[in-house]
Amino acid sequence: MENVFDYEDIQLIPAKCIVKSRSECDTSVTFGGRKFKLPVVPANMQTIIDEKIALQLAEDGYFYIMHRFQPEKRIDFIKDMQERGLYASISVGVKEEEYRFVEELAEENLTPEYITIDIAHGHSNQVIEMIQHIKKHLPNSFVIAGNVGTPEAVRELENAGADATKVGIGPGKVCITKIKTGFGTGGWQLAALRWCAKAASKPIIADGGIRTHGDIAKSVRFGASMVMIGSLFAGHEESPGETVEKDGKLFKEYFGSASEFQKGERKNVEGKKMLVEHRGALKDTLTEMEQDLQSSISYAGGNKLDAIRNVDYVVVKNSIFNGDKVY
Ligand SMILES: NC(=O)C1=CN([C@@H]2O[C@H](COP(=O)(O)OP(=O)(O)OC[C@H]3O[C@@H](n4cnc5c(N)ncnc54)[C@H](OP(=O)(O)O)[C@@H]3O)[C@@H](O)[C@H]2O)C=CC1
Ligand SMILES: Nc1nc2c(ncn2[C@@H]2O[C@H](COP(=O)(O)O)[C@@H](O)[C@H]2O)c(=O)[nH]1
Repeated sequence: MENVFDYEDIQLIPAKCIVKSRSECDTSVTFGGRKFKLPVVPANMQTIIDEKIALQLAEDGYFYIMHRFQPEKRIDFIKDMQERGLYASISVGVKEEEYRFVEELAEENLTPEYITIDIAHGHSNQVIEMIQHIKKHLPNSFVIAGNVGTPEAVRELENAGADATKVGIGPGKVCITKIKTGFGTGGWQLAALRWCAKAASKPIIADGGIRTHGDIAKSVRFGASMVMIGSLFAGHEESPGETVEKDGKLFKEYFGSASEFQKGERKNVEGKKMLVEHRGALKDTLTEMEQDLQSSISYAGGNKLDAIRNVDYVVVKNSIFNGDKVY
């Protein structure tokens, strides 16, 4: 690896503006054959998304990925979304029962439009076998596989049949993988994204470490087709996390999918719980993200998202923790 940097170390360099108003800039992206308003997807975590938010996002033209932590609800969820004429986008793991679940979907003639294999260490035979199993039984589902942090992993999962890969091991706000194991892309997620994107022949989702709306544009610049975000989506009225009042201020709970709170036991814990400030309605954040990204596109000197992919940049400094604390 030559240059190592993270989001906070990069500034994109403006190019001559070609629009009269930022409202002329189009932030939409095509992913898995569908067009979405933003290259952004809320993280498939239990304190970030539930059935109600998934429905709202799909109806309003955004991409979503439902989490996999209430497995018994998935079949009804797929049916409900598809009966409403919407796409179904679910997550699976790699344990034995998940193989049976995929077969059950095929037997019931239920094809989710998107299936995400959601595993901490996605560069593994377990994930490769699950990709192949899904492709065998549900060949028309768009398969997103992850998470990974190297070009070798991206190529191997693509060769196994993945339609997109998800990049990010340990950069998340509630992640402690980088500290507990010493491994991951924490502190250099943006450089890892660039490294992986150069090897990829299919779309990449940048996952974790987004702290500001400008980080979305930086992810697109360094090769992401989609950007998965947890913490920035955790504090909304609709967010499934518990609302907590402290010193007269409202907060929302946000916990890691590998935290003790999610797992119900203290075993292989690689996530923590935190409180994030309450920040109003989800639709307002999505609107602000869209406006900020429209502005990014105008600074890139274009009127479409692709304009950002070619801009110049400078590295301004380096910091391994990306503003995070352990507890
Ligand atoms: N993006 C990230 O940086 C990270 C994300 N997470 C999130 O936490 C959730 C739980 O993830 P995960 O523990 O993978 O899911 P599971 O608990 O479903 O584990 C999946 C399987 O992979 C095995 N496994 C897990 N980690 C490793 C590893 N490092 N090496 C070898 N085998 C492993 C597990 O066995 P066993 O448990 O017995 O080892 C199990 O058989 C997911 O939602 C994931 O996205 C977790 C950590 C990092
Ligand atoms: N290492 C861990 N990573 C986790 C855990 N739960 C979720 N995640 C990852 O974080 C991102 C969200 O990151 P954010 O910076 O936007 O908040 C999420 O999509 C997962 O990939 C966990 O317990 N441990």
